[in-house]
Amino acid sequence: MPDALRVGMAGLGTVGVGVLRLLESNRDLVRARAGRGIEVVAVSARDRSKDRGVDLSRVRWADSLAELASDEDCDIVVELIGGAEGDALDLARAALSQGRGLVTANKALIAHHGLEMARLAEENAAPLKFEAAVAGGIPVVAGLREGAAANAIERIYGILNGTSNYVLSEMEASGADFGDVLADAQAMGYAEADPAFDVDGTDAAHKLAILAAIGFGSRIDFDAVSVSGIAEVRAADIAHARTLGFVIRLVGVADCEDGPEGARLLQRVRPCLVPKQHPLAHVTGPTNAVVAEGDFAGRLLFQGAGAGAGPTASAVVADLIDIARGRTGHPFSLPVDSLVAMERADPGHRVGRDYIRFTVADRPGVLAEITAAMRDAGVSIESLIQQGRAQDGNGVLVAMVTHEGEERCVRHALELLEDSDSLTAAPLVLPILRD
Ligand SMILES: NC(=O)C1=CN([C@@H]2O[C@H](COP(=O)(O)OP(=O)(O)OC[C@H]3O[C@@H](n4cnc5c(N)ncnc54)[C@H](OP(=O)(O)O)[C@@H]3O)[C@@H](O)[C@H]2O)C=CC1
Ligand SMILES: N[C@@H](CCO)C(=O)O
Repeated sequence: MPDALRVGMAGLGTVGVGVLRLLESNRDLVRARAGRGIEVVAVSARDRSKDRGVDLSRVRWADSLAELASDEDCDIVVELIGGAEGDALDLARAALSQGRGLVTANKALIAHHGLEMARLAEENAAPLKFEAAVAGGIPVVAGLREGAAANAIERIYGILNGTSNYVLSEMEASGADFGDVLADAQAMGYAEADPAFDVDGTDAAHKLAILAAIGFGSRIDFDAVSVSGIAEVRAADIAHARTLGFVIRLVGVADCEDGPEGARLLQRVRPCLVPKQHPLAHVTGPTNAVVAEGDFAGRLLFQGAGAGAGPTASAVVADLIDIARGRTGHPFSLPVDSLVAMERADPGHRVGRDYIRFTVADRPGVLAEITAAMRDAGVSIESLIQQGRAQDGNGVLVAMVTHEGEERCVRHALELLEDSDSLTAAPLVLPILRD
């Protein structure tokens, strides 16, 4: 049997320890599938004295990340620190430029610097893999890049953040408070070091940008993702959605549209109303699900645990097995110079339905004012709910669902209401996910 693949691992937190546990407990199986052993020979983290609940006695401790990156005993560096900049970025650059392969679970790093990383990997003939960066244990990077390689991908969408999905589905199931549920998600190791990234949609946006680049063979463009998170979603919205036959999920959507000036890409992460019969409506807790629509394969659904030590370790080790086997390939499905820079699509003419929630003053004529703005902007209302007073006593909630129409019309209606003193808070618009 060939020599073992020697790994230097940075980061011994939730995922790092998960990787060590998996390699220990599935040692023989991993060796058989990899065709050789996979040995962690060196590790690094911030605090050497911390008890991590795993045996590190046979592993060398690297005092610095630079030492790990240039360790001649390591074939591959596994980066499980996190963060788009700083130490993780320095480590990734140093490892790849010295010809050492890089496996990372760091979606922020790949979303912001993926093109540079892929170029460095190419220039130095070093493998670069990041299966764990998207949707934890789900093999969606490999699924898109290899399994669906024969298809033109038209649309990719899905639930890409386990923490926010856990929060929304727990609020829905038990009426629990946002803050309490988020604290549970943190305690279970799902959340990012800064959970704001989970809640505000940034983490899902990182993953969406990566999937779009792979699926559409485009240069990764994180700055083009428009993002809104779940913080504005109230228990009342969840209740309204239920009454109307929907659940609320944070969904990332990347759409490729052909136009006279070439293909354009629209990437958005937003809380959406998902029809109860849609597969994504049944995705609860930290589970993730990704749908990719291929021109020949049709709708492909990838679903599984999107966060947590075991599932994420499974994805990291799958990358190591691929590298051990010599299955590397192009990180974004094409050589870097073949990746196209796609123009951003204007969402204004997109046709869809929306849920709109207004918080309004409790006085006669307010509803007429809102519906007049809708009429003047060409927005047709399908259903409307007005229930009780807002919790803070500051107004009444009025929620409506629109008929299909162009997005720019809803935008225009809200502009017409912008200066109205009948609205006591900014309206919330949640799109309805189309099938
Ligand atoms: N948790 C999850 O479910 C998932 C996480 N990921 C990604 O995996 C990566 C790791 O996440 P996770 O394990 O949860 O994070 P943790 O916060 O649990 O662990 C981070 C580890 O990195 C070490 N570390 C942090 N900064 C430095 C530094 N400057 N130098 C050396 N070591 C450092 C920490 O050291 P010390 O312990 O000494 O403080 C710790 O061991 C992130 O990119 C995350 O986005 C991806 C998918 C799922
Ligand atoms: N914080 C991330 C971890 C997995 O990427 C999530 O909740 O989905």
